[in-house]
Amino acid sequence: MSHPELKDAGIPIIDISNTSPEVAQQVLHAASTFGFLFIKNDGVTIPPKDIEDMFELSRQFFKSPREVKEEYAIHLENAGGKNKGWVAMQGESLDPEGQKQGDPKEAFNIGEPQPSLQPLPPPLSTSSALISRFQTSCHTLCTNILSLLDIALTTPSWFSSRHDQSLGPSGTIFRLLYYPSSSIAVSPNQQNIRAGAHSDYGSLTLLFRPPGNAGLEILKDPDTNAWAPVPVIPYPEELDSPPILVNIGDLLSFWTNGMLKSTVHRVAFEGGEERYSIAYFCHPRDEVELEAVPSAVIREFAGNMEGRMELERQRKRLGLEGENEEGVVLTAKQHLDRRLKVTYGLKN
Ligand SMILES: O=C(O)CCC(=O)C(=O)O
Ligand SMILES: [Fe+2]
Repeated sequence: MSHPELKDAGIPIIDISNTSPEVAQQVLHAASTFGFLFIKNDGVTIPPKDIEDMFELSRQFFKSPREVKEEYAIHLENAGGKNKGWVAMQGESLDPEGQKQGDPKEAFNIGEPQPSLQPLPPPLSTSSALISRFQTSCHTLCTNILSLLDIALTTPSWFSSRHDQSLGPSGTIFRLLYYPSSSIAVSPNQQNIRAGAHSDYGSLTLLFRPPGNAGLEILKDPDTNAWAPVPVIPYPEELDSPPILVNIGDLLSFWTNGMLKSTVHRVAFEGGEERYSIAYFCHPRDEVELEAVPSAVIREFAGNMEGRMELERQRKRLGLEGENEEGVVLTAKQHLDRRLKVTYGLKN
């Protein structure tokens, strides 16, 4: 089978500073065509200086001694409990069926800052103000995007209210990622992959990568296995600062009967230098039910063949393909727990 490499994923940059119906349609179009979109950084919602400072903090943290990181290992009570804390090299598999070993990367997961930020190791602990400010900024941007989707899908406040963190806890995770240089990470039986092929579990993901930091690829065509790179700065001459990459996750795809695409992506080696990225995985509140969305736009889409096939794929990803699961409505928390079990090989 051939594995064509496309030059560029062709993901559009959208300026959402004006929340008109036209802009909402642009967001819906990109989300349902690519499953990814770039948002022009307005310089205010997520200040570029905070992005730079977060990367500097992340570099310092991952350089700290292993013993310091181990005390805050993922899922430990000391690190804030399930899905919070430090993930060691090869500590998780994003593509458990396609990979023999875990991903050659480290990560640190931070839950939402309310009612209070989880316990953090140094140097993260001395920058808690920057971290919580960054989380809040990311959440504001996610809410703005969800509100635009509400406009385009004629579902006033439906998506945005389900992500209102003032109403209860959610599985939202702010994650620092570090991929060591490939001379350390590559082993002979490992494919040149830094993060295995996967789709994101939540509603929306915001992705930050420093300029020049290549490696992210999206699956353009599952039939031919064609991957396309996602540039960090698509049209450099037109922008003051890199745009923010947004990835539609499995829940938005499920909720919209597959109209919004939760596109499979991976991180490939690309030169092999060390690599840092930061992700904000936005999830709905824990008790939100994954039920049908009252939208005529979605109902119309669900009737066509493409919609039915996409929904089938989504049910499979959510582990709902079994006969006993027909008609079962999961809560966001139940769904996330199922996905984490597979990623980390947890027993319960
Ligand atoms: O590091 C990246 O650029 C992407 C990572 C990713 O897709 C993820 O952690 O879900
Ligand atoms: Fe991802």
